[in-house]
Amino acid sequence: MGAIRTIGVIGGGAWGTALALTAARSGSDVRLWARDPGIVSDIRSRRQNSRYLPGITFDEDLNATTSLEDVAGADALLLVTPAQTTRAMLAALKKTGRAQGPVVLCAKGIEQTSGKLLSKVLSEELPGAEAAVLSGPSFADDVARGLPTAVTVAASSAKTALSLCESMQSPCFRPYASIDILGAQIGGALKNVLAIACGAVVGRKLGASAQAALTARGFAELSRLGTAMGAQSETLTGLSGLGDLVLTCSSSQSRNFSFGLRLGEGFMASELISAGGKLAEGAYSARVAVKLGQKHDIDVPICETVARMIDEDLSIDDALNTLMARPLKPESEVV
Ligand SMILES: NC(=O)C1=CN([C@@H]2O[C@H](COP(=O)(O)OP(=O)(O)OC[C@H]3O[C@@H](n4cnc5c(N)ncnc54)[C@H](O)[C@@H]3O)[C@@H](O)[C@H]2O)C=CC1
Ligand SMILES: O=C(CO)COP(=O)(O)O
Repeated sequence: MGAIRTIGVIGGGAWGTALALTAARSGSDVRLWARDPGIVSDIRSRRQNSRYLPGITFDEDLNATTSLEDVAGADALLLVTPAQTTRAMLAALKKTGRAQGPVVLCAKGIEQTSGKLLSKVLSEELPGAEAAVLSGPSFADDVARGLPTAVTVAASSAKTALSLCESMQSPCFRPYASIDILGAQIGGALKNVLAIACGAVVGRKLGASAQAALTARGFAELSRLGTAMGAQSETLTGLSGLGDLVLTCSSSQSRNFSFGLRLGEGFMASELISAGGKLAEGAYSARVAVKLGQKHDIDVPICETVARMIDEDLSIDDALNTLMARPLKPESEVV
């Protein structure tokens, strides 16, 4: 893979727009595809995405379009629509004739219907493309404002990972290269589920000790399942694993944490989901995480509890009792 000069960003939401700004700040030639013509015209005429990044006016000019053909020929593509839309977006991309080149998966989720990681979905839909993943502790709002951020950029080859890092880096955005695309995806998907649990604990006012305990035991789940699925331990303790878990388990800026906060305040998941509202990817990944745990014979009690809160409207108090009443066990395998 040579130098990456042109970048196509697919997805005009908060994260797609923030990543397009990031690539533009790095000096790359960027085109942003959004489904909604209103977003495209907002970006073009007012240098804003007022729906998804309210209150932010960009310094950079962004080239936005509603035509997928306009972005499909770029050296690298960043796919930044919600995880459950990945397969359909890749199928649409295939129709443009795009068959090769790196596709950077930026959504943090697992395909609900199949339990497949997004890199697997990519290999099925665009077998000639090289899979890459961008993940780590990074709120779109912070990144769009140019606040300092560091992420993991993983690709199947180190050369591609490094080229992608170069095409995205700037004084406020520091990507670290990796070749562990599996680990980078697992951390990003599971931390969203665990952030819902932490938000619920805070919403129910159970205290900072409980929040810290849940974050640490959540990390134990993420590590166990990630390792069983083939992730490298350095990735799980790095930016895309522990780094992102700490961020989203502690901040109401996170939509997953905020979703959990409402559960903790007594709202039922079914009410929150039917009301629409902001994207909480963990609500779609919780049950899949449990199934992956079963498949790999790994205990994931926090993910299981979150899945029951979502699928069965289990209340926060019943959820807490379920977790606290589990039989005592060693903290790690070593005891
Ligand atoms: N917002 C953030 O801070 C970060 C988000 N992410 C991940 O990025 C992914 C996207 O998140 P956001 O941009 O924040 O979400 P968002 O809700 O701000 O935007 C989603 C975008 O996808 C579009 N979209 C929805 N369904 C679509 C479909 N079927 N076809 C085409 N476009 C469709 C929407 O129109 C919107 O432009 C998620 O997986 C999220 O976990 C990752 C890191 C940071
Ligand atoms: O992934 C994120 C930050 O790294 C964004 O988290 P939320 O989707 O919970 O807002």
